[in-house]
Amino acid sequence: MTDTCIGIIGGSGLYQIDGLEEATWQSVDSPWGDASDEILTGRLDGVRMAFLPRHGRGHVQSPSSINYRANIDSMKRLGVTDIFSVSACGSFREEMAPGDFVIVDQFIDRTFAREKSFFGAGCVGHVSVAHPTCPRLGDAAEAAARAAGITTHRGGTYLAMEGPQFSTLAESRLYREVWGCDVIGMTNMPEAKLAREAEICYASVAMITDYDSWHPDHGEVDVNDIIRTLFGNADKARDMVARLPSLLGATRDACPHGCDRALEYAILTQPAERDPALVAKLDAVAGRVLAAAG
Ligand SMILES: CSC[C@H]1O[C@H](OP(=O)(O)O)[C@H](O)[C@@H]1O
Ligand SMILES: Nc1ncnc2[nH]cnc12
Repeated sequence: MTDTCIGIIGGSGLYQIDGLEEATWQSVDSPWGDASDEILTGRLDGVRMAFLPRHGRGHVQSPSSINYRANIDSMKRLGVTDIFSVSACGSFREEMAPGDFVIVDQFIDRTFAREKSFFGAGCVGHVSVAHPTCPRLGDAAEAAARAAGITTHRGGTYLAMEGPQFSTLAESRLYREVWGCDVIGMTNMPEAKLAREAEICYASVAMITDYDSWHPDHGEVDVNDIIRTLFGNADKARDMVARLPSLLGATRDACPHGCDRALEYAILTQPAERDPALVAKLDAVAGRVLAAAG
């Protein structure tokens, strides 16, 4: 048994959460650079919580300028065991309507201008992301969202695009009709991959704000419409988040899906050949396995 620490990464429209006891904005020193903002830590129903606004307070980071490695590393340094990512998304499905939440379970990663791994030359590591989200956290997110009265869809494929421009009509149709994607956003990759490398369970909750540009009755996606939907969504998201601690509890067993042991056989570089500088930067993310190797 270890202590649970729930990390919330808040996307567009979700820049703070309410009701934390002992709430403090903490700055975390990370060897991977600056996180998007300080992290709000505290307790909710006796469970440790850590909230990070993905774009920073005041929405200063774009999807491509976010330092995803620093964000995940900082959460790991604070002891976060379970991350719920909450994101504004476009929908490719009529029935996944603006205002609904989708518990995402798969991704197609079309991003290309981001650092995507903690590993590299001098310490090569390969983790599986065949199942990039944790079903245990998916269960909690679904239960919390339904209890908050939110129309919730379980399961969906998230197309991660680079942005910042929205998709062309041809891209929107390709993702929907040919690739079978359900929602689209700009931030959950490489976030989900990095959480797996850091052995943190990860769930993604898509708050639907629009129908992207494919829907014949809705015209093209527009930030004004998105913002309007976002305000309602953010209140729902805060209600959902408030219900998570009592569902997960203050202590946890090992993840039944193995998310917290993802690095067990991942690192290929022989101990004698490892770059000491990179190994030092990996102290939080991979310290569990690197320290054991000596
Ligand atoms: C506000 S429209 C586009 C913007 O919203 C999403 O952000 P997040 O995933 O952090 O909620 C999308 O990915 C874009 O960054
Ligand atoms: N249609 C869309 N495409 C990409 N990111 C989004 N975030 C919210 N709506 C989006």
